[in-house]
Amino acid sequence: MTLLDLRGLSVTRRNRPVLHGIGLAVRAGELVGLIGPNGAGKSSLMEAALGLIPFTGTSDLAALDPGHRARRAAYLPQSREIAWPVSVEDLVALGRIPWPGGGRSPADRAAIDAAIARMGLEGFRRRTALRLSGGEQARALIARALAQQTPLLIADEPVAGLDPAQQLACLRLFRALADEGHGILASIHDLGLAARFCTRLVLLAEGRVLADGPPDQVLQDALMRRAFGIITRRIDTPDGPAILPV
Ligand SMILES: Nc1ncnc2c1ncn2[C@@H]1O[C@H](COP(=O)(O)OP(=O)(O)OP(=O)(O)O)[C@@H](O)[C@H]1O
Repeated sequence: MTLLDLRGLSVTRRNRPVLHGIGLAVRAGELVGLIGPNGAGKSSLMEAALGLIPFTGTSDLAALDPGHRARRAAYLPQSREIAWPVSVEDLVALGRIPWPGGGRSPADRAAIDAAIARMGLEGFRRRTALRLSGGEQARALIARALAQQTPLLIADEPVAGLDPAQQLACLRLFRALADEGHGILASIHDLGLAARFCTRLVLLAEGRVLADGPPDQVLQDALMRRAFGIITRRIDTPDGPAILPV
């Protein structure tokens, strides 16, 4: 089942074209890693797909009315802003706004508890979210997105600011969600983590899709040189490949 379908999607920001005719689909069961250099247009692509910024072309998600959209896709923005001094539990409960129940129905409680447990935040639930460390706040915001219980998750650099163990835990969780039938589009700068956990990679450079396919196919030397201007070394380990920029 296709959960996101972008066709000919173009974005102009401050009179400068930043995305050029992007075609991209995310299906149930896929963890799609969006990789590419700084400024390639990854965040713009996600924002346009969600209908948060103007674009030309089509996004089936952006075409939905806001209620349907919020029940189709949860979004973890790159900026980890928490506006009010709410508890972690109340922050996570905000993910239930699109659903009937107002955050207080048994289904809401179950979704909130499950999201808190999946992000290992049980010990933080009564803490004020603004007074957590940056990485703990990031995990609380991921939990908010999980509580939304949408088929699609769009996550902009979800592992930024997380320690190595939490990065692994987060991507393991995302892969488990994909294996359970969710579709996930996540931008990610760590090519090794992208190679290990993603079912598919989309390489974006200068606002265009340079490659879209299985990680091995996308992480080729020539494409890495072209997109990032780097040479990479691949080390195969029993836990999957490690990709080192050298
Ligand atoms: N609010 C904005 N107004 C004007 N231009 C913007 C805005 N946000 C981003 N841009 C420009 O759009 C281009 C794409 O930026 P975008 O944030 O989508 O890239 P990115 O691939 O997500 O980068 P990064 O890896 O650094 O997060 C960049 O040239 C950037 O300067």
